[in-house]
Amino acid sequence: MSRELVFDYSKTAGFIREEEIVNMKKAVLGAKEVLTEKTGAGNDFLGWIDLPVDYDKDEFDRIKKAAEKIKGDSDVLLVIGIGGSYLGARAAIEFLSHSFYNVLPKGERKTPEIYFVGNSISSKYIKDLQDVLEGKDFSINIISKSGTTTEPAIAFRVFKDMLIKKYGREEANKRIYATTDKAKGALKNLATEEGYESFVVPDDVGGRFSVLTAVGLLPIAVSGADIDQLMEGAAAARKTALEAEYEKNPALLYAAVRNILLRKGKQVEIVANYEPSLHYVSEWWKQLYGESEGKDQRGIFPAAVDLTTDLHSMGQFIQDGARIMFETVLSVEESPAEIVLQKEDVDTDGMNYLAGQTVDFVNKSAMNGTILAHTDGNVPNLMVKIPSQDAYSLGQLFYFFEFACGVSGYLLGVNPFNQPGVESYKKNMFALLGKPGYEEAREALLKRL
Ligand SMILES: O=P(O)(O)OC[C@H]1O[C@](O)(CO)[C@@H](O)[C@@H]1O
Repeated sequence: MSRELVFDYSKTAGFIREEEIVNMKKAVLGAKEVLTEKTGAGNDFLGWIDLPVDYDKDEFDRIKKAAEKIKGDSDVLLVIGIGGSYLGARAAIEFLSHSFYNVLPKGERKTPEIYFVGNSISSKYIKDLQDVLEGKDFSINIISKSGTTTEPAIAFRVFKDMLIKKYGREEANKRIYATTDKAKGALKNLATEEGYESFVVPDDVGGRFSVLTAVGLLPIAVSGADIDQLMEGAAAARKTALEAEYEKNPALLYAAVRNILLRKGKQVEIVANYEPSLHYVSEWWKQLYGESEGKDQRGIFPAAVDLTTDLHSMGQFIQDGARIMFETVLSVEESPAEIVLQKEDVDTDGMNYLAGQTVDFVNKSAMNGTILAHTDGNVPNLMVKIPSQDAYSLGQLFYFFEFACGVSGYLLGVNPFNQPGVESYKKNMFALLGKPGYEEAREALLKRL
């Protein structure tokens, strides 16, 4: 079986004519050139393009060593970050690891449980996590490119305090790993003062494009996943994205098709997975496309569903509601597990007709049936075929989506690499929290509340 990721848009027939794909070629190749020649808006944030082949090998080795230390001295790793500072790692870990922490698959070495915090400001969540840590050895990976984001900073205060109380300052500092800017910012300063082991978020890589830097790689390595394979998969996808001709280039075709559909009024893209372990891949994708394209009153709204679960909740809308969406299915071609259904003596539930079939056969039949139902319901369907649930395939998937996102953003006419809209809520929050310098804004806001 081929190890290459496949993009299949054959189920858009009836919505898009092949001629329209051909007509987009010039614009797509133009957008690709703007991206790769670094001549467009946001061109100081394109370090991710060459990351899979041009990364800091010394730091890569340090990441592996730090991961081994954490595996050796910690039952739990807390990963503190928000947005691009946690979604990639969480997507990878859920995609690649066992679904549950309380079992150890045969022959596998126990790796630390990994919990994400700092991605909300929930007292209950923090308290519950403190309960989980009771009596356990733990380490912290605090990840913030800016070093000033409120949510992770709050969580870091709480859990750093817990770490210091448990181990004393000196040992606690050896259990804190800071992933941040190489030279500036509050977190970098603290790391230098306290002597935390530090890893770098490169200046030219924005948060949502940072999964293949230390941001993603350290937690992923701690989970036991193979980060060499991840990088190799990404390097393969990079080669295809840069070198394959338009007609055979998954990233370019995906960028073309979604922009054609947008111009036909399809303003929502729903990414659909059929594996619970892909839930956070969809979340990562949502940030990538939402922050990159949703600006200047433009963009495709990125949504996601977990199927078949959500067919029993959102299925009605997708099939029959306002015709504003297209669907992009993430399909894992080869399931890593095989469960065969058994025949029962008394066929009370009427399921004996499936005896001898695998659960994956049922899943794939549901997927194929749903795709046809949705296309019958005027929802164009795109498919990203992921060869298998391993690090190599995931590396390809990450890079494919990142490259397509850059091209798609330029096709749309926006700067795909900034996120000015995110600042608005921060300003209001700072004002309401009473942060110095925000007094005037605070007065104005209080009147409106
Ligand atoms: O790594 P940082 O600087 O804490 O930022 C985290 C996230 O917050 C954002 O800047 C939005 O506020 C995202 O773009 C980013 O991924």
